[in-house]
Amino acid sequence: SSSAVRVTIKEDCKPLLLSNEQLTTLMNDMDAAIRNGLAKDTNPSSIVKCYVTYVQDLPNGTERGKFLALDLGGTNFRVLLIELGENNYFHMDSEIFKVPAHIQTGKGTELFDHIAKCLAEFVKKHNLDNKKALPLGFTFSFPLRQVGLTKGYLNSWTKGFNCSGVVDEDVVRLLKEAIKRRKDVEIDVCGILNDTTGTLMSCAWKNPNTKIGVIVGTGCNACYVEKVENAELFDGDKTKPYVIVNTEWGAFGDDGKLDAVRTKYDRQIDEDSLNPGQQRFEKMISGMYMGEIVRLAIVDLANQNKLFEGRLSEQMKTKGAFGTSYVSDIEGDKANYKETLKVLNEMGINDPSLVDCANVRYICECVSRRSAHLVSAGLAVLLNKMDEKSVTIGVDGSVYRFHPYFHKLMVEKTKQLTKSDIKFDMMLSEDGSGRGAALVAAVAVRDELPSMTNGFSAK
Ligand SMILES: Nc1ncnc2c1ncn2[C@@H]1O[C@H](COP(=O)(O)OP(=O)(O)O)[C@@H](O)[C@H]1O
Repeated sequence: SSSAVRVTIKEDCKPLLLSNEQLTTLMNDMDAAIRNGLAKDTNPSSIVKCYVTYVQDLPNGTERGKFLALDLGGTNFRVLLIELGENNYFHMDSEIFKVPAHIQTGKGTELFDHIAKCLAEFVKKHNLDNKKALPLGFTFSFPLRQVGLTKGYLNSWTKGFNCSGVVDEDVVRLLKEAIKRRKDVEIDVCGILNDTTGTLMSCAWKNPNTKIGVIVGTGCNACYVEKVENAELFDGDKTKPYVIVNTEWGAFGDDGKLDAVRTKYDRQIDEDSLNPGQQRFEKMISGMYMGEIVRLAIVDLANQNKLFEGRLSEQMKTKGAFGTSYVSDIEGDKANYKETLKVLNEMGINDPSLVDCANVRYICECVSRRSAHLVSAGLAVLLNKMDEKSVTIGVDGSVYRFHPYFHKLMVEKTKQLTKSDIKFDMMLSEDGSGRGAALVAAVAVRDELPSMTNGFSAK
């Protein structure tokens, strides 16, 4: 029980606890940053970019047919075939392809040739009738400046990718050209989107009330349904009332707005990262960093003789060695610290005391609770700004999915921070990046060709 946690550890962890007052201050700043991102004059200097997606129509359940999807920018590169039918019928075949390291950091044309090759292999293997062009949705989870549903310029590479000749280029054009070079498949690229939009779309297909999509996985980001009149940079169909805005809120705080709540561990994480000074909100939240924050706290406290009688292992001193899944394991312990002992043993800490276990668990709780509360603050900003009386929030990502209390923590805190007349619920969006891409393609086909809503058929 938490009574076993040493008083001094509680004292040391205090900077990790955020009061509602602190969260409210943060919300005001986030709200201002989002408004800056939306407005034409302030967008260029805004930290939160609020990219307009050009996705204006949510699925309405009448989408039918088979659609291809590409998913690049998560943990894996995947090609998918998705079939939508009557009564929420959904079927998906997918294949994971490797993107070798030399391609991840090589020439852009080689990356897109590789993607087109995987696509062609997949189409052949699945015997798809390719007499008419196959509709495809492309989930491309990197910051993208879109000027249309099928036109978007890469702002910068992230997550280990760095191919030449792609930044500031239209990614859809690069994909189409690579497909053309092969001459063996006919593909109609119907839309490009990121994983948050995919998450929103895939939830909306089941639940039309979905108006926010959020990811807590390797990174953290959110998108929401905004009024067209508020998205000043939107240059599409202004007769339609709404458009999805991809906030890219992970960059919140890069101008110093989070400095009051960042701890010494957060500063160290940032300094030691591949992108110092960037994505500071994300670095306090997502799976790529949460375990490392816990590890830094453990090392710091052990060095002060407050844990393990001051003894540390090489493993525990190794950057990145404490994965975020350990946080879930430790907090999922039912009794007797069985999982905690297992994790600590795997980390090379032998014979920790039960007080050590209680303390390590307490550190994990502080870090994961803070993460959930920061996401909640962001969601409350969006809910209050939209001011819709009832909203479903689609959530994806391994942190939300596997952490034992993340959902509960998020619901609780979001409720406290949201106007009292707004009702919301949160649901897991399974495989938003795959399904969502197909749904964007399906909706585009549905709207453009009302007489031909069937996509294409398999032999
Ligand atoms: N059981 C778990 N509990 C919490 N976080 C996890 C767990 N398993 C994996 N993660 C974290 O989730 C991140 C991967 O997120 P995921 O949603 O699977 O993929 P991506 O965001 O790349 O599409 C990694 O940073 C990993 O540390």
